[in-house]
Amino acid sequence: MSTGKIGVSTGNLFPIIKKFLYSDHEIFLREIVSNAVDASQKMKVLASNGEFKGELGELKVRVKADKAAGTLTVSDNGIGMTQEEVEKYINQIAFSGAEEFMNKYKDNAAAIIGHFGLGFYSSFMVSDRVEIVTKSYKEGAKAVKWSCEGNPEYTLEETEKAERGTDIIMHISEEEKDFLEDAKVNELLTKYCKFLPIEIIFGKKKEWKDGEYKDTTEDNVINDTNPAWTRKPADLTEEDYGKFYHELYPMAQDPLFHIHLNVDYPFNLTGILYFPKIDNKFEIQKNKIQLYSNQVYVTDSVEGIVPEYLTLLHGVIDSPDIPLNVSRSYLQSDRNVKKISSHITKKVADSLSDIFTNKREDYEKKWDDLKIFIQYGMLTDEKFAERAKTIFLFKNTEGKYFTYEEYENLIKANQTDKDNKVVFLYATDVKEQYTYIETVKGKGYDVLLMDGQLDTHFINHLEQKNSDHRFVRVDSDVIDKLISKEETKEVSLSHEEQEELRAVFTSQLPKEEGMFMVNFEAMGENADPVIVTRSEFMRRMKEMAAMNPGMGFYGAMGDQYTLVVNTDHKLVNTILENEKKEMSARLEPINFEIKETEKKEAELDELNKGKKDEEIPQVDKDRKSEYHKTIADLNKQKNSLLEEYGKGNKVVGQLIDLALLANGLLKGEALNRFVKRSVELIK
Ligand SMILES: Nc1ncnc2c1ncn2[C@@H]1O[C@H](COP(=O)(O)OP(=O)(O)OP(=O)(O)O)[C@@H](O)[C@H]1O
Repeated sequence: MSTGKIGVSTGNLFPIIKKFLYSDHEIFLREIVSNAVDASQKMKVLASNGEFKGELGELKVRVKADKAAGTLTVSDNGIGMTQEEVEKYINQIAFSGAEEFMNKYKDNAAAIIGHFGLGFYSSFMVSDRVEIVTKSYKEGAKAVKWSCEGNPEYTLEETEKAERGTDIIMHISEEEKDFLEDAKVNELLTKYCKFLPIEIIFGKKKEWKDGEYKDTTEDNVINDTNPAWTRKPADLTEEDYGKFYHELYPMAQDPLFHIHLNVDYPFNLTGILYFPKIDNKFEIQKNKIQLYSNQVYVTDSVEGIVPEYLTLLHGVIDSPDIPLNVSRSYLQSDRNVKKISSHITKKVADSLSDIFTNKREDYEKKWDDLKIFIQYGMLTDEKFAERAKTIFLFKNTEGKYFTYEEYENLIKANQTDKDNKVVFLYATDVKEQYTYIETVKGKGYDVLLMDGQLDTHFINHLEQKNSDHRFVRVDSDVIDKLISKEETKEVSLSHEEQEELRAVFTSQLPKEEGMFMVNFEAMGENADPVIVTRSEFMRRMKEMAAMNPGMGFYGAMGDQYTLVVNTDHKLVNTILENEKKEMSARLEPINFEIKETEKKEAELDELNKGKKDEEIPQVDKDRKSEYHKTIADLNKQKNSLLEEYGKGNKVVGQLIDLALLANGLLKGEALNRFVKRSVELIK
């Protein structure tokens, strides 16, 4: 037996390992198991190149938790180590100038451990003592046992071991006892070792028998040693891809598409990405892309490694160039990792183009689910936007799909306005905006359906890219102004008549549904008498504010609508005429008095024309403000007369409610009132 000191000034090493890796101490199991896998694979290589001629046996790694003994053991029948090798690889930690190095990097122990073969020593994060019992494959090699208690002293002695290979026996410390629980070990192995290339066995498969789970005689194999991404695409069927997806995410729905990544230059990268089917809203996914390094699980927080929009995808990326055991920020700044990211973007866009070109029908079928990913990508990644431009699809209210270019060609002739802008009309809800859609269709226009979560943003994005394109929702204006082609017809009502009608209509607007303005348009005899519109700009601002807390100002504003009265419509003219008949006797004296007062005010102004404020006599100033007050009072009187009249006017009420109904704004009490009044009118 020999005793000695470990060949780095490891007085520094153990505390660093314990302290800096503490938050991630569970990775020790990954390190120890991967070493066992490496040793097994080396054995395979030696056998295949003829350096080893003996019995290879079954190369498997076994993990055992012994609660009574307090040990967790990882055994392999890989190449094992001779005494010299233990001295060399375990005792003299595999780099020179270690002490200096450790001092320099002591704040980033995780990076050192990954890079300089300290993987084995991570077992000391959870153990009071670690033993290695190992026997080399080399002929005549004697088995040795190494033992160390997490300080620089160790013992090394000859021992008995029947089989070739290595046992790593970890005496788990009191505070880490959790790692002796079957469930815990199973969880960790499943997380880190699920796709290692050598079988990992943990206990026996269990079966339900006589009211409890009992061990069978069959080994419980943790991993799939030959996962789909390591195989050639040509050897895989659609079903294989589907099966693998569910291996990764047992609860998820079938994905839309997969993309098999396979790069060997300028870096090594394999993997399979899936476009998942997202059911309801734009929810944050709990299933994430998993990152592997040579089939060893590294992490599933891939932010900064793959472009942001791809973090919504599912699947696996495996690259030996992705360093194990390093911090997030280290990964993000790593040059290899950056190259990987831009390559993935290119590959994803190319694959989508392929599917689009070769299987357009299938692509269209899946488009509704795919759309949000493409939009998100285009909104957040310039390069992707450029590549995806030709595969983005618009869907119209009839359910037909078009590329941007196809759609522009379809509508250009008919939907270009007088400023030479192509106007893309859209609806966000076919049922709710039915009347508006029908109206514009009646004019031969086409309507897009933009009912996606990101559509408002996306429309802004498209308009910024292309200043000759304008997007307008069908209910945002009267039809002639949605796409204005020539100067619109002047309204024939006088200013006074407009004021009077406005008061009559205002009297019956529902205060609770937001702010309403009343406007007049000459829309033609056959258009509806009254419609409700909502400004494109204001609506978009509010929608954006809802998604972006920084725009709280718009979010806090009430909804604003315009009630547009069609002055060409017969009913509207009848209302005006009736109003004049019934009201003019009462309005006449008020109007007369307003005119008289205005006249007096004008005379007074004439008198003081050209004078500076201080030269105007105080009496005149007082008189002027008195006139103002009188006019305001008279107008008030007039309006309340009109409103009183308007409120009693069932036709006005009915017209307004019909317009609100067509816009989906008639609800609750207002709807009830509408129904009652309709019945009355029928009677
Ligand atoms: N189960 C094992 N069988 C044979 N040799 C082993 C075994 N475990 C460790 N070794 C030897 O000990 C060396 C040091 O192991 P350690 O885990 O510290 O570093 P590494 O495996 O070289 O690097 P890393 O684990 O960071 O990838 C290994 O390179 C290997 O030579």
